[in-house]
Amino acid sequence: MTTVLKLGGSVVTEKDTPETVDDDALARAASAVAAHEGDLVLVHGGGSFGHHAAAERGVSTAEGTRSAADAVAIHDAMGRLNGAVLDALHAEGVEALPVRPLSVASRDAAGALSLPTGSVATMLEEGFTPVLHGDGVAQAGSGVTITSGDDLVVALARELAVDRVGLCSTVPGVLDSSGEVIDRIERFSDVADAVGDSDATDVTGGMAAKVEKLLALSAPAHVFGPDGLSAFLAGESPGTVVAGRE
Ligand SMILES: Nc1ncnc2c1ncn2[C@@H]1O[C@H](COP(=O)(O)OP(=O)(O)OP(=O)(O)O)[C@@H](O)[C@H]1O
Ligand SMILES: C=C(C)CCOP(=O)(O)O
Repeated sequence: MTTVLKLGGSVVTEKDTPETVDDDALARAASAVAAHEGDLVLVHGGGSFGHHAAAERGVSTAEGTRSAADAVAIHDAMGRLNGAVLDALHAEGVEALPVRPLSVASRDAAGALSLPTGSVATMLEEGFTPVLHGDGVAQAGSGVTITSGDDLVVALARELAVDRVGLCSTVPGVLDSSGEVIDRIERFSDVADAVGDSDATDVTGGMAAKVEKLLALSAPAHVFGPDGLSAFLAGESPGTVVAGRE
């Protein structure tokens, strides 16, 4: 049983204060991950590390940079957060290893992501927990643009034999226009009026972009908050199920 789990940057950082880890939230998430049995691929988002670094330099999913210094600055900010995530996982006894997209992933001119997954698959076979993160990635015709952790989740779910997909964000699920958690989403048009961008600095699009990407997956995906993380890892369905295409 292989699970792909994204820990939202909004969960593991203080998203409004540049380069600030939410140590307590990260430690709780690491402890929930440590209790999981089965193969797990982790992805984390940018939170107050990647999004601030990218926004300061005018780089987003649509606007690239041709400055190596800018791309490396964004990548380094994500490296600092990745280091904090790995430290928290190691403290809980999780044998976590970094997999850093800038060096291996690419996008074509239309934005389609290629992510070689040989290292991830072999790490899993050898008993490690790979930890990827949203990053700057070279894109044909645009220099380096931002690839969200959400896109990495989708690529991993397509390339590996993944049974479960989870996105842990700060919200308890996808909320309807009255603020209630929606149980199940089958079509984007069902929620188009309710979902929007992130409240915080975010160059990759918030909840609307997440729902659109997850609907394209063949497997169902779960969107939940930190209180739902242990339940998700135990095989339950907290928050919102975004139905796959089958
Ligand atoms: N209908 C909705 N339901 C839930 N959240 C919504 C909705 N519309 C907009 N949002 C926003 O989307 C945010 C979640 O997206 P965001 O990209 O910030 O999360 P994340 O993946 O946890 O963080 P990061 O992008 O840093 O990894 C919520 O915090 C909220 O501000
Ligand atoms: C901003 C950067 C570098 C990564 C964004 O990843 P996300 O938070 O998963 O959307």
